Amino acid sequence: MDNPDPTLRPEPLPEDEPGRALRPQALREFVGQAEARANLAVFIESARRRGEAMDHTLFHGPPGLGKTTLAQIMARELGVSFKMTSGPVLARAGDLAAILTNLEARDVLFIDEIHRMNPAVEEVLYPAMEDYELDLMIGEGPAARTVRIELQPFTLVGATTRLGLLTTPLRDRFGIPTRLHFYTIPELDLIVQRGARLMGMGADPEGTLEIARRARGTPRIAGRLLRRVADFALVEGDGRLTRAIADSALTRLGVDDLGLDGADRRYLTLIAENYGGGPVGVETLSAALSESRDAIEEVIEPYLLQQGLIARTPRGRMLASKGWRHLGLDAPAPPAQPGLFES
Ligand SMILES: Nc1ncnc2c1ncn2[C@@H]1O[C@H](COP(=O)(O)OP(=O)(O)OP(=O)(O)O)[C@@H](O)[C@H]1O
Ligand SMILES: [Mg+2]
Repeated sequence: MDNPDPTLRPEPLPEDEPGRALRPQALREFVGQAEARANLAVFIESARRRGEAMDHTLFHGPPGLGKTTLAQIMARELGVSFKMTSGPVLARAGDLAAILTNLEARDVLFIDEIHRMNPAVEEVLYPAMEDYELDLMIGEGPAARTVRIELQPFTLVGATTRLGLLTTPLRDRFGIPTRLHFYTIPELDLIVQRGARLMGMGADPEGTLEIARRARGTPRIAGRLLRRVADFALVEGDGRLTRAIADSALTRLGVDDLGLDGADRRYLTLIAENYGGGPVGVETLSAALSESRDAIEEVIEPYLLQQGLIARTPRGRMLASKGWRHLGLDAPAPPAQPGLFES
């Protein structure tokens, strides 16, 4: 099985760090997600005027759409400190208790991958979120007792790629649930233009548009493709981002006209060629592609669904007619249904 180029996947890579300068620092620099942005602006301003901690906020949506970025912006605009951890890192209740007791009034605590928190840790979070209180067990056996500790009022910001995996009690404790959507091409174009400007690179409008069109609706991918195209522009062109350079670089990187990469195309081809277009279960696809079920559901499928290339049915995944067309194949004729129109 060929190894997909990690550049093209929406998950974070170490090399994204140099691109940190590209991360928007303020709400007004943040392009796209207009609805979420407008609401957050109101909630931030209101919390500032009241001098209170902002309500707990949950960001959910596919990787690379700006969940972490928005959490950092919230802290900055609220004028408070930003503390960051993640679900899998918090192994024991004590780990979370230590973080919570160190928060100052109105701080933002960001928990990434909050759906992967251990249930014992999650229990600690409930009273902390609701009443800013911590119930700690001291000692063991008959001598064990609970001590209640008052916490400073704080804002929990959770991020998850899998809303469905959050327990209901946890989900219900977020006053501001916010869903992030894939970006439109004009929004991604603005993000690429801004990136090129920050990199000091001259760019034709057709050049930035070409990257935007093929960025899979995802700013993280747009940023990465821009850096790769910049490499080609420098070495094989005159350093300027033109449509021709963008097109040839992206094609060489295996990014097709719709922005799909090798992993996306293998997924579509498998359903078409081995399962006659489906329906086929996700476990079967996972085994055949040697991809984890999580990667398929969190990373590959959301964009293919949004583009209308596949459909999810109760019996499994099916290739939609746009999916067949994209592969350059004919959809099989629908099975004849005798008797359907007889009276
Ligand atoms: N609206 C935006 N404008 C410009 N750049 C953006 C925007 N949103 C995200 N980015 C850039 O995309 C990259 C990914 O954003 P971020 O890390 O916030 O995504 P995420 O949703 O937290 O992803 P994950 O689910 O993998 O944690 C960052 O480098 C950030 O600078
Ligand atoms: Mg993140």
